[in-house]
Amino acid sequence: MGVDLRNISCLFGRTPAVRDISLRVSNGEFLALVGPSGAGKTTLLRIIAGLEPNYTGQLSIGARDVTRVPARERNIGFVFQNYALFRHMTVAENVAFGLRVRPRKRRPARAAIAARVSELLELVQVGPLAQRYPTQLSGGQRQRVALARALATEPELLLLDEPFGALDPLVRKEIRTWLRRLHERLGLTSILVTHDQSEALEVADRIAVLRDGSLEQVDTPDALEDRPSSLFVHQFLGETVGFDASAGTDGAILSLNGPWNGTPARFPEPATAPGPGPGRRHLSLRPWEIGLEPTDAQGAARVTGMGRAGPFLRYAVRAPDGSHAVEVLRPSSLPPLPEDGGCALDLRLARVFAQPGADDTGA
Ligand SMILES: Nc1ncnc2c1ncn2[C@@H]1O[C@H](COP(=O)(O)OP(=O)(O)OP(=O)(O)O)[C@@H](O)[C@H]1O
Repeated sequence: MGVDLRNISCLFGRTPAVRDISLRVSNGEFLALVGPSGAGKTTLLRIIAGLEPNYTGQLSIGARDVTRVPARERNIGFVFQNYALFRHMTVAENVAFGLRVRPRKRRPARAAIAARVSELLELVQVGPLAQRYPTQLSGGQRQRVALARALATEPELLLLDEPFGALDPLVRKEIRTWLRRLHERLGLTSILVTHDQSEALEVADRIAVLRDGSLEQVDTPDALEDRPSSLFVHQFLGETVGFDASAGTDGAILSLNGPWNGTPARFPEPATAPGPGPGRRHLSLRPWEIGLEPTDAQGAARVTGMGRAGPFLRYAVRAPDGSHAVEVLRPSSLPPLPEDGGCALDLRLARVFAQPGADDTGA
């Protein structure tokens, strides 16, 4: 089922936790909600779940307006990081719980519940563990059981709040790939809150970036990477290297400013600049997007250190006046640059932003 949020706001006392968010999640879509701590991700998820009554705006799930519909009537499955399983119940009893507590009229027969439970346990690959208690499971197994429990009532929408936060990185990577496949197989609509940008980029169809309760940008992972709407989004989604620069009247970048002033460099085409006209700009790149070209030119940057970083060589590159250095990753298949040699910067892949103000310096 799709979800339609219209002008959703939520105040805690005088503090706005969510500010006027409008967003459509399509049927079958996997959306990730990301943003710094306190950005409003959990509050927004709780609003959709019906666990946060104190909000304004309109919320529909499928064709139904659920703005004032209580949580238990929204037919949503939740998995939270700390949504512990019932310790005194076996795995099978935990998964059956949501069906057993239904009013008699809507409760399936005992045999039907048992069949559904074993089907779900197979689905999440913990079939042989049905008679164990939660304390006898690993963290990854517990989260799979939590997911089976959330799916037992055949929800139209699956909400996940940091479901893998407590798992170690390897298990986490495996379980998220598995979750994505499950999402597709069951034709679910899923919304995932995560602190882990790489998790969001890997599993989600689209990512909504929240900042101070507002929606900063919502887009596909590729579009967010290629065309971030702000420096904040670019910095939030990965490591960046930044340079201040000046643009001429046609918007073309003319030179670097500050300690890098005078460094020979190549710049992006004016088309990528934010609007025509002269002014101060900020160029932002991933460390592996910066090209380094050896040069004897006056005022060039200098390579001052080198080390291995996986398939890359990591170079420390110092500004001509020696006051600033940046780290650049270069494929180790390219000929190595001489230490203490001069180099020109190829910055053609930079995203170009208006110079950040005091409140826009990023993640
Ligand atoms: N019950 C509450 N009472 C008062 N303030 C709250 C309450 N719940 C959340 N807040 C505040 O609302 C804002 C958003 O919180 P929320 O938990 O939604 O952020 P988040 O993006 O999920 O953060 P995190 O990544 O740290 O979990 C924060 O400033 C938080 O302190």
